[in-house]
Amino acid sequence: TRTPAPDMAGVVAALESAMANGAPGAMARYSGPDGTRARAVGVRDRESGAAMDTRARFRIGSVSKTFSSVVLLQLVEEGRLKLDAPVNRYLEGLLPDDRITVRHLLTHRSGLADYTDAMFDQTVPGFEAVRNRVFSYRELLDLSLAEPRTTEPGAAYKYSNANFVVVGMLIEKLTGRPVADAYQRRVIKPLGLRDTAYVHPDTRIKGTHVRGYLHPDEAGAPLVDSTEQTVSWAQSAGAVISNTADLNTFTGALMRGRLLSPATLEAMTTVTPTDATGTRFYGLGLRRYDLSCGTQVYGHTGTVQGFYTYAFSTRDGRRSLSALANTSNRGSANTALGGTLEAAFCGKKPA
Ligand SMILES: CC1(C)S[C@@H]2[C@H](NC(=O)CCCC[C@H](NC(=O)C[NH3+])C(=O)[O-])C(=O)N2[C@H]1C(=O)[O-]
Repeated sequence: TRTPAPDMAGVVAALESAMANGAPGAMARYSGPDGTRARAVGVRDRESGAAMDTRARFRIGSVSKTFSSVVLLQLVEEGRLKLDAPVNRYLEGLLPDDRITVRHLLTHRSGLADYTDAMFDQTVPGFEAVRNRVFSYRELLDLSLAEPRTTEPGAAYKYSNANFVVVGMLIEKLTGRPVADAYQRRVIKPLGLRDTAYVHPDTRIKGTHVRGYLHPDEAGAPLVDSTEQTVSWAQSAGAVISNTADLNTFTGALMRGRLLSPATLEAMTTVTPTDATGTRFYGLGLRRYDLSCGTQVYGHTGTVQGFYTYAFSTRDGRRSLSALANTSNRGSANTALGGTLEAAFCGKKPA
């Protein structure tokens, strides 16, 4: 079937809608068979007024989960662990239920509670309380285990950051090295992602970057500059920094089979529904969105204080889109930003 050209006017309209809904700025980059197109609106820094810059780095939040999933799946390929084995076989006595498997972590079906619900119940106070804190994986897992489990192992999809904290613990146990080394050696270096790094606990974003702005819960309250933080509350669940070009390289290379074997990639892209819409799915550390034109795109979304991200590619890896709005705690801006996917992958709507 003919590949529709991206509707870049539609992409810009989605970026402008994200601004109209509270983002100081937004940007998107489409990479396809006929080249790359990048667009930016608004500012990356409200203080200096510096314009949003399509080369600038930013926090990608849970798009980091796909990086972590790739590393763990490479370890599965190397025979270091089995997807359907209990986590406790590799991290003895860690979890209170031997039935929780490695696959349950990657598919958010473990039942481990998400400690960030309580941590960020009050958005700005919760953020200020942790923005300079450094947590151990163990401390984060204990926060999760202090709450009731949300489901019997494997029984239902229930998104939880705790799952990818345990994924980080597995990576460090099996490789004997910090997760940063695994991302560098297994993903960043092989793909030449020069603007991508796992940064923890340093709070700075090095080089030209986007500043992030958090909406407080109180209507009309001024934006909070949330750019500098340790992201220690997330780590292997959310502490990667990247830019739109590297994200498109990453999702495109992943779907082209440059990081995982065809069989493993098939397992990773085998999905189950995450809601009742019939258009949103989750595989192994990977989302699938089914767009209105029938195109299915694979990748992940990210929400970290001050940064909304989308990073998706077609299953053949030939077309990728990444998008960023430098705000958060404002669902309407996130939904607006998501409009870049339809515009980029489905092209101009028929008149
Ligand atoms: C499933 C999600 C949306 S949440 C999960 C992870 N981000 C977090 O867990 C942070 C949640 C608090 C963020 C904060 N919100 C509040 O504090 C609300 N009180 C804000 O908007 O900045 C990520 O990233 N994932 C997104 C994903 O996977 O798309």
